[in-house]
Amino acid sequence: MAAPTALTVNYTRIQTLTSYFQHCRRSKRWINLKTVNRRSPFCQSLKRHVATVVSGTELARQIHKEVQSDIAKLVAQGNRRPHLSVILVGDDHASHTYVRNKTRTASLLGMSSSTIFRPSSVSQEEMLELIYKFNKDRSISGLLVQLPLPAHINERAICNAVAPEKDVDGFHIVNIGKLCLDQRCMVPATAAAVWEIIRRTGIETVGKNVLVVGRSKNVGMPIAMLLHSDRNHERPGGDATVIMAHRCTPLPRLKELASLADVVIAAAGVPHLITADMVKEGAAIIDVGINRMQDPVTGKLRLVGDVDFEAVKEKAGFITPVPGGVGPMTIAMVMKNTVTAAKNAPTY
Ligand SMILES: Nc1nc(=O)c2c([nH]1)NC[C@@H]1CN(c3ccc(C(=O)N[C@@H](CCC(=O)O)C(=O)O)cc3)C=[N+]21
Ligand SMILES: [Mg+2]
Repeated sequence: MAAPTALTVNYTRIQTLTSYFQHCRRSKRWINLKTVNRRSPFCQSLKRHVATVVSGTELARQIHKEVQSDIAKLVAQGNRRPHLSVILVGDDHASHTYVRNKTRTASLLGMSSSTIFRPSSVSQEEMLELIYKFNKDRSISGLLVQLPLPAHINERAICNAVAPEKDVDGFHIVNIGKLCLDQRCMVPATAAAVWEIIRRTGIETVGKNVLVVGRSKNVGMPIAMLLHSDRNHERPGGDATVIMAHRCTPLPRLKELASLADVVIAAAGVPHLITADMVKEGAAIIDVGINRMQDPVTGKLRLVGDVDFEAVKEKAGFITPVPGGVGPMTIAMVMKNTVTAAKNAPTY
């Protein structure tokens, strides 16, 4: 039988000396940190319980209330009611679901909205003309073109056609540039959603290790941009040590990086990529993945994230579910961006 192992400090629960003293005071026992037997009752009591499941639906409700009262105030002051216009191309089922979610939420919050449908055969020229018309229309506060677009349309050209001050997606090159320079801008909704989940849950980022898995321009990149940047800049950042992993990161390396991370943001679009063996005990796990998979038992399509939720929940400190995590918060942040656009709109 192996000799009792000397344990310095179990950092999963006891993260600071202060919390060690608090623990000792509560449990009315003091221990020599250098000589604890791993099998002692004290160590048993250090075992973590399952993660706090962070409800994006609940947090979104909070933001809805704030946005709703902002809208009511704007209108009471005699301003135009904020209006969100969405351009939806083609008949992708998921895109239709997301757009319906956005317009339904808009009306719940007292915002008006409209969706312009075009077939996937629409020309880029027609798209651009629509956008120019909406840019000039003073009754429209926010305008977004649902992505992805058909292959014959240049997405970059479309995103750059939207007036930056109406660009509630934050996809215009000027808004992306400002984001990268830590200037105030329209922050892409998914990145803003992750930021708000972290802030409102009280997850610390300053000096922490954050691993962003996925480097898409609309999701991974802006999330990494927010979290690594300086908290004292015009657009405050998270002051974290951010590492980005992507499809070229070897799996053993991903595991190594994840085991060091205090916060993991999974945005790779790979079901169950993040498994329990990878994550550090007590880490915060934010699942941005939305993968539609056929349930082997019922045969129905089921929404799953990039995280093996059931297993990782047993080890993490915080975890967001899919559905009901980042998704509803993304919608809430589009609403918030639209009200911001309405507030900044000229009043003439
Ligand atoms: N121009 C543009 N802006 C976007 O913001 C944008 C986009 N294009 N293209 C696609 C992605 C994805 N996205 C989501 C929004 C809501 C949910 C959402 O509501 N999810 C629910 C489940 C919804 C369901 O059942 O499918 C949830 O996670 O609980 C998910 C994903 C916005 N996007
Ligand atoms: Mg979700």
